[in-house]
Amino acid sequence: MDSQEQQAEFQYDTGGETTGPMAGFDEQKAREGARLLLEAVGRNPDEAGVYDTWYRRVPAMLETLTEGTRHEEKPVMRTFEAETDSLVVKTSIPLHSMCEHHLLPFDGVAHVAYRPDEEMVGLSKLIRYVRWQSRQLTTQEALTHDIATGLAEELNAGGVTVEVTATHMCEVMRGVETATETTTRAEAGSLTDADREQFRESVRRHSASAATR
Ligand SMILES: Nc1nc2c(ncn2[C@@H]2O[C@H](COP(=O)(O)OP(=O)(O)OP(=O)(O)O)[C@@H](O)[C@H]2O)c(=O)[nH]1
Ligand SMILES: [Zn+2]
Repeated sequence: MDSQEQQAEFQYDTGGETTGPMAGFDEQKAREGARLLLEAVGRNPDEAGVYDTWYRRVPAMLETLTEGTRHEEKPVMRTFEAETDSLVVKTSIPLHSMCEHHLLPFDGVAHVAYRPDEEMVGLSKLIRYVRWQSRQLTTQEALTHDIATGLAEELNAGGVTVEVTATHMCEVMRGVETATETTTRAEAGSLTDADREQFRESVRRHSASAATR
């Protein structure tokens, strides 16, 4: 099949709407891909039940779940003058991301700590930042690293440490078909042994109290 024939196969009725590419996200390609995937699994993409799936829902879902690759979607990390230089620890931030190997979700929690230098950030921004970074196709290791280095830069922090524990649907629903937890850690900037111990203690205390809930 030559490339012209291949292109012809991608044509379909757009209902008269203009579908120009969005900044950093190609809606047209997402539609073509989703349509082809339906065909690959033996579904007729023009059936009423799945027409909107490839035409609207999957592209919109992908646009949302890749927000973390677009800087303009980053939450505003408003900072204010630091009132402490000791570690700020936030435990059990919900985390939902997508593995770049199988395009399936991995879900879990992130524990995040930073030592302010001259600036502090609103606590909710730590949650928003983890959510934003998670919205990309990635690996758990790379995501953990990205959260640590990204936060260190955003907050001009003395140091940042991040621990992520997650379960990968690609290991649960297919492949080894086993549900396990994976834990990854990353650090950026400079932390003292006392900072690390305080972080570990907070995570331990949090996990112990979560287990009795
Ligand atoms: N290191 C790492 N591996 C991951 C992550 N998400 C999924 N994987 C692994 O990616 C690997 C892909 O392995 P491959 O052998 O290339 O692909 P596969 O044949 O689908 O592998 P199986 O999952 O073992 O069936 C699997 O071992 C997954 O467990 C992640 O975030 N980090
Ligand atoms: Zn995977």
